[in-house]
Amino acid sequence: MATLTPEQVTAELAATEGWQAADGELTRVVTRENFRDALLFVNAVGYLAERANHHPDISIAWNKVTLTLSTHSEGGLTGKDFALARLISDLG
Ligand SMILES: C[C@H](O)[C@H](O)[C@H]1CNC2=NC(N)=NC(=O)C2=N1
Repeated sequence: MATLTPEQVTAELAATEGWQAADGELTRVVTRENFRDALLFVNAVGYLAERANHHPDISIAWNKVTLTLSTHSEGGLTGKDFALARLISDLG
């Protein structure tokens, strides 16, 4: 899957709530009540990632989860990143 053009990235972003694009990556920071809820959220993300065979970089800082999506094999953003981002956004 080829990387998206800047115009395609802009169009996809408009349909992908809560994510920011920069330097070939999509990023979203999610804040939960506490570490436990952050961990439960990350497990749901992990399920979606495994199902899609596409995996975000994930960091947890107590109740703050930072997700970064990029298609490593292509060296940038593809439709796979936006598709997974939207599934993650649907988790709420
Ligand atoms: C073999 C396997 O399909 C690949 O390694 C997948 C797995 N998950 C992946 N995740 C992401 N974000 N980028 C990839 O290029 C990628 N490649």
